[in-house]
Amino acid sequence: MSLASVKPVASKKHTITIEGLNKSYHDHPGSGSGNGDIHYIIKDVDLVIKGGEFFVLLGPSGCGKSTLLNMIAGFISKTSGNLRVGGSDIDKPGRDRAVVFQQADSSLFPWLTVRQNVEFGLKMKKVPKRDRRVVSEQYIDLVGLTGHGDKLPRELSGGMKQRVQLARVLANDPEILLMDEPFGALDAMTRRTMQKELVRIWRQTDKTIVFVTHDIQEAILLGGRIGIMSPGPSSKISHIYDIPLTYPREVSAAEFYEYHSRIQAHFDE
Ligand SMILES: Nc1ncnc2c1ncn2[C@@H]1O[C@H](COP(=O)(O)OP(=O)(O)OP(=O)(O)O)[C@@H](O)[C@H]1O
Repeated sequence: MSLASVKPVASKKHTITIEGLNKSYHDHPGSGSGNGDIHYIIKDVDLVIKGGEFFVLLGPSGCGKSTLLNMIAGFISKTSGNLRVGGSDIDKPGRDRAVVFQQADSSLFPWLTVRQNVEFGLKMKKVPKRDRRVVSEQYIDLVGLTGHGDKLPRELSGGMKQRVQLARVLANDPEILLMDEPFGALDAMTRRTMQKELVRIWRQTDKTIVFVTHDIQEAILLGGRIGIMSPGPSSKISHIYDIPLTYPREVSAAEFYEYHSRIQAHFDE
C-alpha cells in the first residue's frame, strides 16, 4: 500500500502540553484505614509531546502511567494544572484522540465481522457505505489482515484481534493514538511482530503516539523519546531519554544494549 493512500489529506499534528499536572484523591473517612487524607497519584507533571512524535511512558507498575494516559484521553479529570492538546484544554474525550487498550476483546463487538468493527466509527459518523468500505479495506490491509475482513473476532488470534482494534482506531483518523500496554497480553513472538508493525504504521500515517509500558526493551524498540515516571505515589516524569537509533531497531545492537543498561541503571538507583 502506498504511503499517500493512507495519509489523511490534511494531516494535523497535535502537540500535547502538560504543565504542573496533578491528580489526587481523598481517603474515604470511616472506610477501613481511610482518614480523609489527600493522596497524589501524579504530582507536578510537566511534559510536552510534539505532534508526530512516538513518545513512550515507562515506569514501574502502579506509578500512574494509565492515570496520565487516561487524563490525556479525557476519561479522567485533572485535579489541577494544565493539560492542552493542540492548544485546547482537555476535559473530555474527543475525536482527535483514541485509546488502544491491552485487551482487544473488551473493545471489539463480538457479533460484528472484522470489517464491520473497523467501519463502526465511520458508520456512526454517517459516512456512506461505499466510502466506509474503501477506508476499512485500506486499514485492514495496513495492519496486515488482508483477506480476514469477513471473520468474527472469535475466529482470530490475540494478535489479530489487536490488529483489528488498531485498524478500527486508525479508520477514525485521530491525530493522537494513546496506547495502554497494547501488546502486554501477547506472546513474545507476536508481540515482537506487532511492535515492528506499529513502527511501520506510525511512519506511514504520521500520527502522534503515546505508548505506555513497563518493559524497557519495548520502550527502546519503539520510542523516539522515553519519559521515565518515578515510582508512586506523587509520581512525576523524572527523566526523558532521547533515543536517536534508526528504525527498525535490533535488540542485539551494541547501541541498543547501551540504552538498555542506562535506563535499567536509572531504575536500580
Ligand atoms: N480512582 C482511584 N482512587 C484511588 N486510587 C487510584 C484510583 N485510580 C488509580 N489509583 C491508584 O493510582 C496508582 C496508579 O495507578 P495506574 O493504574 O495509573 O498505574 P500504572 O502505572 O498504569 O500501573 P500498571 O502498570 O500496573 O498498570 C495506583 O496506586 C492505583 O491504586
